[in-house]
Amino acid sequence: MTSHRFWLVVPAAGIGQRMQSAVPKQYLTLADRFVLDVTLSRLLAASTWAGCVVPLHPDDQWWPRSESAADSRIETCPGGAERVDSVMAALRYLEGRAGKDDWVLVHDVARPCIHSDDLHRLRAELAAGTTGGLLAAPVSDTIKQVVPGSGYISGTADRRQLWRAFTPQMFRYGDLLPALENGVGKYRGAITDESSAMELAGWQPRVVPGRTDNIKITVPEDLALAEFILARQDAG
Ligand SMILES: Nc1ccn([C@@H]2O[C@H](COP(=O)(O)OP(=O)(O)OP(=O)(O)O)[C@@H](O)[C@H]2O)c(=O)n1
Ligand SMILES: C[C@](O)(CO)[C@H](O)COP(=O)(O)O
Repeated sequence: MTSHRFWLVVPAAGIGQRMQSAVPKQYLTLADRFVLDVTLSRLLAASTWAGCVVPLHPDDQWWPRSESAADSRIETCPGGAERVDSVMAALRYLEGRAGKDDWVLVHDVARPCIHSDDLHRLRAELAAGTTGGLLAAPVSDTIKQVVPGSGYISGTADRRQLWRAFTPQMFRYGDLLPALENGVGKYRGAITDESSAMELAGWQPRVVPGRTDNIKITVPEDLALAEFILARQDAG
């Protein structure tokens, strides 16, 4: 049986509005390195890849100053209006190169704390099957439903069935691109990750329990937290 290859897609075409920074968050720094360089270097060092595609914002002026721009293993393509568009652009960029049964791992560039152990476990557990899945962790807070715009609670979710979805999310190339294309055609707003498109297409992705420090840098306080997490991880 031929062993299928693993491709990496790292969406990096966002503008980081919630970060309230003039600089897109992937180009803020962690210990004097771009967030983008930390994420990409950790992913590429952790495992072997058939290729790595990074969708960038068309107006990205920082990429040429990154360490990653000099890394021949990394290719870029223009991203899209939303995360899902950027991921589809990267998958289309791989058309003719990625086989339909090759695995694609999609990882947010804004998640620099990805740990190699999690990556290895995700690849090992999911490559043994066909449905794919993602790193995730059970919700540990009580989750409230709130009436939009009111601040008043309308209910409490049963958190026993709730997990936080992280990235990488790992699916077969030939399954993922059509699921995303069909998903955005019918339910664009509901496609906030690759798994949601696969679920809408009738697949039943698996969660692979992962570290809760695989945070996504989203709001200003996340940057210092990411720096702390990385320092702790590097200290062993
Ligand atoms: N059009 C977009 C929007 C987002 N992303 C990427 O998708 C990941 C997760 O998105 P998010 O955290 O929402 O990033 P932003 O869209 O930049 O943040 P915001 O929503 O605050 O603007 C990020 O790595 C981001 O760069 C992308 O490639 N293309
Ligand atoms: C893909 C993701 O990181 C999984 O939790 C999340 O859906 C991205 O959401 P964002 O609003 O695009 O950051």
